[in-house]
Amino acid sequence: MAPHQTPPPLSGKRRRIAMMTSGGDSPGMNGATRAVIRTALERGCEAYCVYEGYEGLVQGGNFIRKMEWSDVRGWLSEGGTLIGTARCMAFYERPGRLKAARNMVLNGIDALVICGGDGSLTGADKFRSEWPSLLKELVETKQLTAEQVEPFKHLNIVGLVGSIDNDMSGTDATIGCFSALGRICEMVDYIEATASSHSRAFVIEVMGRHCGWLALMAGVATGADFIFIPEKPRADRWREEMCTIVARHRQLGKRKTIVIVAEGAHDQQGNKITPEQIKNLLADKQGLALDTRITTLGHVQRGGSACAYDRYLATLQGVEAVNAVLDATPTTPTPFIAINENKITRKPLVQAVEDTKEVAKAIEARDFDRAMGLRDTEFSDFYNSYMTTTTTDIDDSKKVALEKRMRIAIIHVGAPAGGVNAATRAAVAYCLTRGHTPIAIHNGFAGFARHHDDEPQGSVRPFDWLEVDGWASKGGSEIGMNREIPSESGMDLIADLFKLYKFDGLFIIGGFEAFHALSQLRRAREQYPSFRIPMTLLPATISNNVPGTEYSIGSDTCLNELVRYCDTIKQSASASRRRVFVIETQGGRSGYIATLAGLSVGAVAVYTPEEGISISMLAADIEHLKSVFAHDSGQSRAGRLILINEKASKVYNAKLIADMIREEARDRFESRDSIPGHVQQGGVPSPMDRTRAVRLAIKCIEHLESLGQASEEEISNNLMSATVIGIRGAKVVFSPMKEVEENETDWPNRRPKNEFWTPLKAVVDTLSGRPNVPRPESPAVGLKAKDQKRGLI
Ligand SMILES: Nc1ncnc2c1ncn2[C@@H]1O[C@H](COP(=O)(O)OP(=O)(O)OP(=O)(O)O)[C@@H](O)[C@H]1O
Ligand SMILES: O=P(O)(O)OC[C@H]1O[C@](O)(CO)[C@@H](O)[C@@H]1O
Ligand SMILES: [Mg+2]
Repeated sequence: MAPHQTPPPLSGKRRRIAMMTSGGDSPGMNGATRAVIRTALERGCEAYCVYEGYEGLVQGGNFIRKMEWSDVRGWLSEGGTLIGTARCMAFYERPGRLKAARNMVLNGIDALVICGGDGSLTGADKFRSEWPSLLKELVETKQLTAEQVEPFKHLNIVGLVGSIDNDMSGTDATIGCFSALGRICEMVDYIEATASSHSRAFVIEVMGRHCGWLALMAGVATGADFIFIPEKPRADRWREEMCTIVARHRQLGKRKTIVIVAEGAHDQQGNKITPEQIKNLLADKQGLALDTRITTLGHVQRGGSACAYDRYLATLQGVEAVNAVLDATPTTPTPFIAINENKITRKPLVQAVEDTKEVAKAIEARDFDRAMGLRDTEFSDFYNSYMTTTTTDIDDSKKVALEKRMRIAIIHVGAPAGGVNAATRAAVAYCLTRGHTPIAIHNGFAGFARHHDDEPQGSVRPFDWLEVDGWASKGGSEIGMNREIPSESGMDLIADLFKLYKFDGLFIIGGFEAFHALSQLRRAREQYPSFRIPMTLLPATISNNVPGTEYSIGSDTCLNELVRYCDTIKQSASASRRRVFVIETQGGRSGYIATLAGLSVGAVAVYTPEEGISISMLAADIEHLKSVFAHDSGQSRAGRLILINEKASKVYNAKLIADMIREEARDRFESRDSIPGHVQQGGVPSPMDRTRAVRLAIKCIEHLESLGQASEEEISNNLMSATVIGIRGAKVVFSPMKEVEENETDWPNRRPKNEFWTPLKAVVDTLSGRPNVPRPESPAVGLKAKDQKRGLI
């Protein structure tokens, strides 16, 4: 008999929420489980886990277990799913679902959060639609009584999309897909080195069943020569098409050829395209005659611990799933939790399941345009971005008329951030495809002002595509960047140089200084006609503090570096058992990376410049740590981390706080400080930064192009002629600099006035069990000298 055979009456009883993972495991599922369990407990519910997916639900008994707060400690950094998963044949059939329904009632589970892929959520939807009839049958067949089922009349299910495939309609990302993409890109980056050395071709097969997201995004992120995805099978002439593109790339001087093929790839007739076929074609002695190898990545793609994004996505969606359970009324449609761009939303599960099925049907019916259309807008955007960057210089029909061709200057301003080179590569590719001339300004405004006419090589020169083509995965800034802004270089000189080099458009990539630079150029238009050209900024900084966007490229790479660093430190803290680490993060006067890293590693507290630090806050946190260690006699392996942003306080820094903790701990536990420093700028950029860089950069150049024919006067009068591109909520938007500068910028603190992530701080606190500590009365404003010098305050 199962341990919880008597169903508790609902009235006056605590809600019982159960969490389950199903289908292929995916990195981040443990983060979702941790968030669901802890949020449920925090909201006064009882928390359960169903082990081994639907199999556990069908079998019941010990597969359904009560969970406590400490049961999920340390789970954020674990790969796979610790509560097990399965592909369950029984659940496909009604008798299996009948058993599952009986077990739910017998265990008193009144809400179920299911984390799985399209299959699992299709199963969940079926279960939901059958629920009344399942209960009826259980009563009719006397497996349960009418009284027993009465409190469970409304099945409360919430879906969380967890799968590496990213195969569910209605959400941009599934929990796990970016971790798997990270693994793929890492492997492709490795393969590229050996491919280049031997001048070989590699055909790399990636997972993704019926969905080409992984293959497409890997193509975008690595700059692969050719990809095959199920949603957009190549034309019948795919053999010729591939050979033309590969041959062209080889002619340009490329020493490596990378072809990425999704496991579900097929041609337009539905015939499977295999890695062997592709290899044979590339190796054909009568054709390209390339020395070719096949690499099938396999399950390495699903393994390992989750990337930062999957951890905080899983966490925030887990919290939202419990909120959705508790908000549900008998008439609420069964939801699943989605993310669109940067916004977490509840959406009807039925619709998403329908749309997902439609994609499969469209592919089967060979209606590929429809299949592409049914995937999210991001998907086709990425497909177009990919095509733009791989067919550069091949298709003359995409070029604009001669008189519309522009000289577009590209400059990097600020500190290095992951994705800056990928953005530049994409912008250059787009320019070349359209017949424009992309011009690099090396070493920012400093290089421009002082070295433009150096001999033998000045700082202003057209890009060389062969060189740029290799930048997709490169960290740092290949054209060089620094923090100098035009006023520091000399506005007259910069204006003269704009005229001298006849720029028709300016694309700036960088962080807050880049934002400041663009603001200065825009305001100087009145005085200098050469600035009356379209200009746009792609925010790129690890600090994610650029107004006009919720996401700057580079911030994801930084978070991944921080998460890796914290995991390593946490391991040390766990091994020594009773130790707290205080880790100082970068981020300028924005607590974004500290907070998001805190969310991703389960920090016990995060100190930010926005909130500041006070003595009473520290005292309360130290008291809390004392009580945690008093109740934990070494059996828990999880180390404790506190994250502090470098500018959270002028007085309390990581070392001082660690010393204070050590002093107060009176040898009952220890503490250390640790500063990752510039490691946070990242080595190899993350796939999210690389792919978003590509997509956003292309949009930026399209935007400049759309204003290419405008007169000086029109430019001066058009607010959209100086813009910042950004992700805001569920949308990618260009915002007029004038408005962002004037209304949305906290200039003295070099960050947006309203930071979208502010509420997430409370989630870090809740999930780590931090008590309600006293908050500082007003945050410190920080060092002002530099801003005063720059005339900001
Ligand atoms: N149409 C369905 N009806 C009932 N149950 C289903 C259905 N589809 C899937 N399931 C259940 O969900 C389980 C997982 O489904 P599936 O193997 O398709 O993986 P998934 O959830 O799509 O995850 P992934 O694709 O990431 O591996 C199945 O083994 C089955 O128990
Ligand atoms: O792990 P299994 O059961 O072999 O399944 C492999 C499949 O699972 C996934 O990893 C996730 O659905 C697919 O990409 C792949 O086709
Ligand atoms: Mg699936």
